[in-house]
Amino acid sequence: MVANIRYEDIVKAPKALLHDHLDGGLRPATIVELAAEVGHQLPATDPEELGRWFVAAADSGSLERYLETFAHTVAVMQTAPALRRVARECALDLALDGVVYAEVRFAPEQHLERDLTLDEVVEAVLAGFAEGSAEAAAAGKPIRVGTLLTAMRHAARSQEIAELAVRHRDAGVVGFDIAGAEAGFPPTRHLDAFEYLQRENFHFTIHAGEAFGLPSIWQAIQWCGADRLGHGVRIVDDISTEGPDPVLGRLAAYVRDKRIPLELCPSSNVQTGAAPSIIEHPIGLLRDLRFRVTVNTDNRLMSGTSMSREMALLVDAFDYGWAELRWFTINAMKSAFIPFDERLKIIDEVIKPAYEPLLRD
Ligand SMILES: O=c1[nH]cnc2c1ncn2[C@H]1C[C@H](O)[C@@H](CO)O1
Ligand SMILES: [Zn+2]
Repeated sequence: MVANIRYEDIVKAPKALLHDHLDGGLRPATIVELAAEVGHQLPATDPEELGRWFVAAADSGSLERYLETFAHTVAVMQTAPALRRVARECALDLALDGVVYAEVRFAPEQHLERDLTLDEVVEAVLAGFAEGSAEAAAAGKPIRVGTLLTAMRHAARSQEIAELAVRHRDAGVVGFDIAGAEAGFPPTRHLDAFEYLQRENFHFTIHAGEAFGLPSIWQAIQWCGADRLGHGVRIVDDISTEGPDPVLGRLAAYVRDKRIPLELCPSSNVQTGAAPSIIEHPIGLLRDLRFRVTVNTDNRLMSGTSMSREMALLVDAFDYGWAELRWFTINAMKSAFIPFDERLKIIDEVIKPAYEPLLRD
């Protein structure tokens, strides 16, 4: 699969992940078990077949249809034990893939179909991440997992979710996000929540510039004050490549000048139609222009992917080597929502020492 780098070495190398959805990363076998417990009807009950179903169903070229597949994961995440289980497995799966730092997001408002309160939902997930991280560390694969709470952009609970995030900030919630269908639901609908978070000195990212273009990115940054862009891939619409050198428009220049991190998710973008293929993905141009590019999984289940696989796809498509993989990893770590000294410690004590021998080879 990979020309100049072995896949198992990518798995071993430390990686940092900023954009991964908890409800987009369940193990198919877990979905089958949990669905049987609650009587939820699945499109397939054989785990392998179910895994293939998710990838195929999400492969539609439309974000709206991609999002429909989440009905089957959200349906089995409605009790504290189920939430705890999927969070534990998420931490373990990421750690086994060599991810040393991850920010995992989910929307608490989607897990209230039974009798849980918003706070109970968050507590169950945090307990699962703590459990999975402890097990991973014991197995020699330490990982730090930070939680982001997402509000759904078509709904009207963002202020409540923002307050929920701040309430749990000292227990592992490190940021806030909005997600869901982008077209027709601009981020400015949630301005109150973003202004509240700013007054609380809290961090947030916004899904913007995925299914909808520059106006969404502009609002996310200049109206809402987003620290990072979830995807943000459409920023290329503000870069002209017609002449001998690329020319940046004012918004693209602002994003680059301010070092605003782009949480790029290559496979997910191909599935939703935001990019035509991996090889044509704007990540190549954005990296060449030295935007603050990070590589992410988005939804491991729907894309049949992992952090190592996303890196390997880029190695293949763009002929990247360890220097680029290290750059993506350090970019992500610099852009994390945990405190500066903790970010630096992971860069200096985990990432740099591990990449040093790889760069020498
Ligand atoms: O790539 C995405 N764009 C917009 N919304 C998304 C994406 N991936 C997942 N979501 C939605 C579906 C999930 O149920 C929700 C919370 O994780 O976030
Ligand atoms: Zn996403």
